[in-house]
Amino acid sequence: MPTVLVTGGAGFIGSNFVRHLLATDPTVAVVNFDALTYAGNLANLADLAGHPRYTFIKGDVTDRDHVRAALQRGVTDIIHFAAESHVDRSIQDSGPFVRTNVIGTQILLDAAREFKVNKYVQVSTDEVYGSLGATGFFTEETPLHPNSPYSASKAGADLLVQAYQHTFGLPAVITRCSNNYGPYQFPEKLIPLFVTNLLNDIPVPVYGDGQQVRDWIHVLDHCRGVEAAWRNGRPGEVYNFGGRCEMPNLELTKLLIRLLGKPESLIRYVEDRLGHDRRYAIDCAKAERELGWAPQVSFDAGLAETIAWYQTNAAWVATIKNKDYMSYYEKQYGSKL
Ligand SMILES: Cc1cn([C@H]2C[C@H](O)[C@@H](COP(=O)(O)OP(=O)(O)O[C@H]3O[C@H](C)C(=O)[C@H](O)[C@H]3O)O2)c(=O)[nH]c1=O
Repeated sequence: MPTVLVTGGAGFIGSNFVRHLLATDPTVAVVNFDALTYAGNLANLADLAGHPRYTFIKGDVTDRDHVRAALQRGVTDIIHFAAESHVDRSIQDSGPFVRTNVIGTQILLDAAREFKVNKYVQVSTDEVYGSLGATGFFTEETPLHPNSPYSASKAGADLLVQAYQHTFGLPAVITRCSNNYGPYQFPEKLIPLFVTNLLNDIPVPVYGDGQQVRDWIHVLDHCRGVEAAWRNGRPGEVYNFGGRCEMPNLELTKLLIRLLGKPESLIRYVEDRLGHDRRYAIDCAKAERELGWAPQVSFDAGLAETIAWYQTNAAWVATIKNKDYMSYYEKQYGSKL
């Protein structure tokens, strides 16, 4: 039985991936290795408690001995989601990003070599390519030009993966995806933050002029892409994934306000993010051609379902938007809201 070590499986994308894989493939076992940092949450996988093919280990990818012990459980493959992921936090303090994203990846790569895994998948981001002007798309050939401490740490990790593949023949692939949305996303990211604020008539902070463009993809389309890259991706290759749904932040904000029946007076224009990337847009032709992958969830349907999920799961939100969270939030936005 393939036994996949999924790192970061208690986070947003990781937990959606674990659930997806176990539900769609009865021949696979999952070992979820997650440090349960502020963004990791076992409640995201409460429905898997007692699942016969699922094991959880609380562990940090920067802990070499613990990683090695986890691999000794018959792990055949590694899919590496665990990362510090929030750009604003990386601007406040880049240390955890370098530790987890760069050093954690190096430790995992060493373990992948030692235990001779069949496939290693590095889950990365389109932010490693930097920022686009009004036209053009990132392809897998676009040179890396990370602009934030977060994206620099992810680019560093990607380069290590490529070096291990080239030097040691590690069977590794890299996936790079655009902005995800969907259930279980930590409410510091734009969509869950704005939805959960608006539901409670709390203002929403739009950075700068709000004309920055992001390409939105439903998390399950991303999960299907990572799975396809794991099964059929060629070692040494990079695969881009995106939702073919570019939208300026302000337009998205107004759409959320409309869908929730709230007034636009809840918009607050706040100071721009330092070094804010203007536009991400991603070309996924290679994944479509080589992996037979294509996004399946329309933005309209995905967003409606996502909003409904946050409405239904108010208790999940309330345990996160607690005192600790609010002190981060106030530090971030101060009296601007
Ligand atoms: C939280 C927040 C964000 N924004 C703006 C900043 C961005 O232009 C856009 C989305 O921001 P968010 O922080 O949700 O996501 P990105 O900075 O684009 O990065 C995200 O998508 C990539 C692919 C990853 O790899 C990151 O891990 C992931 O966090 O909305 C605001 O205007 N106000 C806010 O309060």
